[in-house]
Amino acid sequence: MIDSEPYRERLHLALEAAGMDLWENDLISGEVTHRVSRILSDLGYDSQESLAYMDDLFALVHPGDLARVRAAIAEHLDGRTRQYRCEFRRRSRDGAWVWYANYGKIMTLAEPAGRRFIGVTFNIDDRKRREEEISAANYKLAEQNRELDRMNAILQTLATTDALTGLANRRSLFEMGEKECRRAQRQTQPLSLLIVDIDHFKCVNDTWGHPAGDRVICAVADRCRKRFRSDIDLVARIGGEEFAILLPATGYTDAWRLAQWLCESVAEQPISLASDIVTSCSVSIGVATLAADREITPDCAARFSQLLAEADSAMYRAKAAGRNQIQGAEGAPP
Ligand SMILES: Nc1nc2c(ncn2[C@@H]2O[C@H](COP(=O)(O)OP(=O)(O)OP(=O)(O)O)[C@@H](O)[C@H]2O)c(=O)[nH]1
Repeated sequence: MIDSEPYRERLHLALEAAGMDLWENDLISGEVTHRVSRILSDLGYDSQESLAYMDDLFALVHPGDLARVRAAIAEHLDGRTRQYRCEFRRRSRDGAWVWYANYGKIMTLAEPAGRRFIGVTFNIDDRKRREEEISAANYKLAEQNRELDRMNAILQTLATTDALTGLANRRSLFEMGEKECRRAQRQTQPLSLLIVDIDHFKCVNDTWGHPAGDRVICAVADRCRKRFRSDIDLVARIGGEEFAILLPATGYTDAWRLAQWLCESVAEQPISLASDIVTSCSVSIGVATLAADREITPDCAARFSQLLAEADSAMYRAKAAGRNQIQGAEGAPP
């Protein structure tokens, strides 16, 4: 007869060194045939505790983990997993939840399977707590990144938008202008620019006050927005009462017609400053165009600045010629 005592001793030592406890259950009768001792005492239960059935052990499992434990056993019993593995929380006598891992195997595969279900269990609470801390830290980090993205989007809007009118600002105009210049060159298309300045605007401020002046600026901004293609053209406020409208793929004659519409539309628009005060204003507009067949230049920023200067000086000619009118770098089209 073989003496099994040395083997038992070695197994006992190995399990103890690994911090593991051995268990054995009968899945058919539901009985616990070898119950864990160390872990139960770690959790504060004494050896008198009635834990004779698996259901008694399940009663100690966290309600949120129980379905997972049962499913892992069922999968192994069905032969879908080679080993039963599960991580779950057990309740200690004082009510705290402690994480454990269970590894096991059904040793009797002959029908009815599950008579001997043997495994080990060991404490993984420290690891789980660290994982929870890391996942909480990652969640916080992701949240902070989302907030950072939101703030960056706000900053980007502030950096590129005029606060009073919500139109693009001067900086956006230069960025877009250079980009559109490059694109116009690449696609051999014209690019036009209108500079729009409110006439005698100082009088509005002097007569009705600064807030009324702001209202007039906003009314002209609305007119500028109205007719222009929101996803193609760029309408910007580039000075106190000065606007620029960038018109990609638009030749000189079409740009002039749009300027004409804008000039008439602003002059016809009544602007309400108070319940009993309605006023109106006019604008002077300068038009300039980069022709589709012009000479190619690598410095698109400089080329756009030149276009802006041409449109600006045309606008000043419109002022000098009496205001409420259009002047262009190439004169009035036929
Ligand atoms: N209400 C208001 N006024 C502004 C703003 N920015 C600039 N201004 C005023 O706009 C006026 C511009 O006046 P001017 O440059 O002399 O031109 P103007 O009176 O429009 O005359 P012309 O351009 O020659 O027709 C100045 O009085 C500025 O103080 C603003 O954001 N709001």
